[in-house]
Amino acid sequence: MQKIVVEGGAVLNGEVPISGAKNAVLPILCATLLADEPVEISNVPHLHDVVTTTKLLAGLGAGITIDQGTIGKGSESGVVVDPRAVNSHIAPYELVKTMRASVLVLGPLLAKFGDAEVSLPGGCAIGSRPVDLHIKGMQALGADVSVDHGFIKASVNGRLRGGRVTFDMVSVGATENVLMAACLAQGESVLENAAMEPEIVDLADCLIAMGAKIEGAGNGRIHVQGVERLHGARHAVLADRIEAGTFLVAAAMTGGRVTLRNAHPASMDAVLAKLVEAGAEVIVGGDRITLDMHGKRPRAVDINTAPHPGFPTDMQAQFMAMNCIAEGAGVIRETIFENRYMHVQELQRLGADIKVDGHTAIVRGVEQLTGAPVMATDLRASASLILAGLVADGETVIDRIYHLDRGYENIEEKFAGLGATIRRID
Ligand SMILES: CC(=O)N[C@H]1[C@@H](OP(=O)(O)OP(=O)(O)OC[C@H]2O[C@@H](n3ccc(=O)[nH]c3=O)[C@H](O)[C@@H]2O)O[C@H](CO)[C@@H](O)[C@@H]1O
Ligand SMILES: C=C(OP(=O)(O)O)C(=O)O
Repeated sequence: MQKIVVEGGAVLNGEVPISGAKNAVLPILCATLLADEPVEISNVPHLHDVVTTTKLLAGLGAGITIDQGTIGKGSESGVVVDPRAVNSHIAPYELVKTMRASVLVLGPLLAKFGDAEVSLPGGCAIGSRPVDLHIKGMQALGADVSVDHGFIKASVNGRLRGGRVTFDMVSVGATENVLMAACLAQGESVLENAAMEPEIVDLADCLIAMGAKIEGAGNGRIHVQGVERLHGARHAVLADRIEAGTFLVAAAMTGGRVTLRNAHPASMDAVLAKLVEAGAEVIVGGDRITLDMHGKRPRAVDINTAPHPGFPTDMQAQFMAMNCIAEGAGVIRETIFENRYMHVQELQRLGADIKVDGHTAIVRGVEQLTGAPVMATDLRASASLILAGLVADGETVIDRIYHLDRGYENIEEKFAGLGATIRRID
């Protein structure tokens, strides 16, 4: 199994390109199923989750063309999905279990073909993550849905019909699934208490380019006027705000100066504000963000995770790593996932002072962490261990890094380009 080895002590300096967002490209790839023609997606990050999604689409019968020459090398990386030959409506357990976002084929398959069978994704390290809101949403659009032998089985006689869907709680995935389904439903749908994440806006932009009639994406209420068919389109995926935030935290922790290219600062207000609170100078211009720490140690910050525009849960572990070496103490409250403190034990192996009480973690900064062997437990936990390793004394060896490859493109090359001593070993 591969591991990442980080030698602490380097001050990060330089420029790093930001890739397309995992959480935007996955729903967009699923949305291509709704079209009657090929859809061309660019700025596709080279991630394990993207490979899984293309396998899933290919298994349904879609034609997939990957621009092998350029994928992973920046804005020219592309995937074309041709949904015309789709002949299976079943998303099997073998793929869904490795990537929860697979459940996002439910809405498109149901709306386009009238039936879908999608394996239940099951829980994962960060929480139980049920899909009841996805199911209720499909039912509100007129689908018959049952859960049988671990599969969600959904069908509709003819087309889905538009309806009012009020989500009990804010869910990114349920909003995306229902939004996609509503695009081909008969009549108008209104999604209330919808998630407002930038990735929802990016998905809506892609659907609109395919001919969908959507208003209000990015707000809590989204209106969709269903259309009979969607056509082919071209869409460039939004920049990854979580990858961007991870590099900025790395710069802050090491006292360095890092400039992000191809970033999307407008989607990062909560994270940028916390970095300024931690003592960083943050300069934003166009698609570039520069963070300069001027060699200082960061100050600890308090964090409450919340749906967008609140502080993203996907940045919680990285800010915890920063608080571990910051001046003072910070209180972190994780409100989205019930078990998203798996990184705490591993950070403690490096000498971090963290006390967890339920959903709250109190982190007291220490002068120096010490390198140690640690284990990645989920995607962002893995990132937090790299960050801690960058400032620890000596070598940190991170095991189970397959989590990292789900969501970060060329992470060790990008960190090495900023001056980090980091390598992948078998
Ligand atoms: C691929 C993708 O975009 N993943 C992101 C997405 O995950 P995902 O879409 O799975 O997250 P949700 O927004 O749906 O989950 C938020 C909360 O709602 C709960 N819930 C959700 C659906 C449901 O039917 N019932 C229910 O109770 C979840 O268990 C969780 O506690 O948003 C999360 C919250 O910003 C991010 O951490 C993930 O990176
Ligand atoms: C939790 C995450 O992703 P997913 O929903 O794909 O598991 C994440 O990106 O941090």
